[in-house]
Amino acid sequence: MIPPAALPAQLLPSIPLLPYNLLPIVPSLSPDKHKGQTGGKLLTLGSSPEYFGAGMFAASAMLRAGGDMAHVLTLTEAAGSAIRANSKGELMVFTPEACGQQTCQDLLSRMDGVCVGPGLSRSDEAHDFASFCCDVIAATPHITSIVVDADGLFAHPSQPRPPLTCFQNDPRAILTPNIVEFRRLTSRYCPSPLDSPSAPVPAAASSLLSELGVGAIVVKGRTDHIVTPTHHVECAVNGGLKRCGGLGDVLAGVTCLFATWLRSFERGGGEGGPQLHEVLYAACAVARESSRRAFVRHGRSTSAPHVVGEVGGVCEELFPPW
Ligand SMILES: NC(=O)C1=CN([C@@H]2O[C@H](COP(=O)(O)OP(=O)(O)OC[C@H]3O[C@@H](n4cnc5c(N)ncnc54)[C@H](OP(=O)(O)O)[C@@H]3O)[C@@H](O)[C@H]2O)[C@@H](O)CC1
Ligand SMILES: Nc1ncnc2c1ncn2[C@@H]1O[C@H](COP(=O)(O)OP(=O)(O)OP(=O)(O)O)[C@@H](O)[C@H]1O
Repeated sequence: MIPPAALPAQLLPSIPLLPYNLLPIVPSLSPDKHKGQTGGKLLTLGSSPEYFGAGMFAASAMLRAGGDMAHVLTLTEAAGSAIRANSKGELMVFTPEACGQQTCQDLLSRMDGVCVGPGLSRSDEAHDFASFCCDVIAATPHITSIVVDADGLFAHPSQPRPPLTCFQNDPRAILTPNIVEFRRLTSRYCPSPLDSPSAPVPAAASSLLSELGVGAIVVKGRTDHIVTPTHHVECAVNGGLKRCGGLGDVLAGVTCLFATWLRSFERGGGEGGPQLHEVLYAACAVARESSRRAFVRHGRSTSAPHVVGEVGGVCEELFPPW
């Protein structure tokens, strides 16, 4: 643990962490509600034997930030078994191998929010399965938010129908690319000169947003750029100094949860709540503050599970449980 007095400015907590009021959309906790009714039913579609951790981190982050039920849907039993063995039973894990395609389809149609892509891999088999699931997701109005991240964003010209195309012109979709994924997407979908690697991120992200017709794009990096059809905001809250793998998965999970809360509030007729860009800013701020706290505690040994472990404490301070 780095003693507080020794922290350099770039590791101090950002105060306030949130310039926006998220409380109107945070579900109230009550003994009258049953499971799924407070934090929501969430699912991550992804993970593969090589990258099983990614889907697990996203799903765990959903749960730690306040979700009620977090599922992982993954193609192979090899990945599913690895997640079951490593998640202390807090995640519900489904695979078509173990439970059949129909059960997977039924499961998807009961979700409130889904995150597509962490650890999915780019194999043809994984993408075929993801495309089948994304068709179900796209056709299920009950699902209010769809985060597309990592390999869910991969759209090679040789692929006839990458998963992302299921969500074109779907305002529920929120893309969370890292800078490499973002440049790949702009070079495929944006008109030049915005497809150039040196094009400014906000302008290129706005162009990508309208080309794809999605609800928002969050471009991650030293500064996160959040772009919706009406707003562009930047989140530069201090994070940790170690860029271990899995931090983007944490952000994807928290983003999916907060966007689901916003949509549930709006569908319930709520008024005076935050706007989408403010909710996405909150997700970035929570992910970055969690990585800062993990780094202050663990320094160079910080890894993604440490960051997941901080998410609950950060959210508890922002949204007290009563
Ligand atoms: N524990 C797990 O299971 C985890 C699994 N994960 C899963 O791994 C899968 C592949 O993801 P990926 O990002 O490594 O692959 P891809 O986009 O091909 O990158 C290729 C090359 O681009 C660069 N590069 C990458 N990111 C960059 C950045 N932010 N800023 C700058 N450069 C960057 C870098 O190039 P290099 O530095 O090596 O030259 C990299 O080698 C995906 O499913 C993901 O979810 C992760 O979630 C982590 C935890
Ligand atoms: N220089 C930085 N300073 C602070 N936070 C950062 C920095 N770069 C990235 N982040 C944060 O780290 C998280 C992951 O961003 P990154 O660009 O590494 O995504 P990723 O490559 O998709 O991650 P993953 O390893 O999960 O695949 C985001 O929350 C982002 O805000």
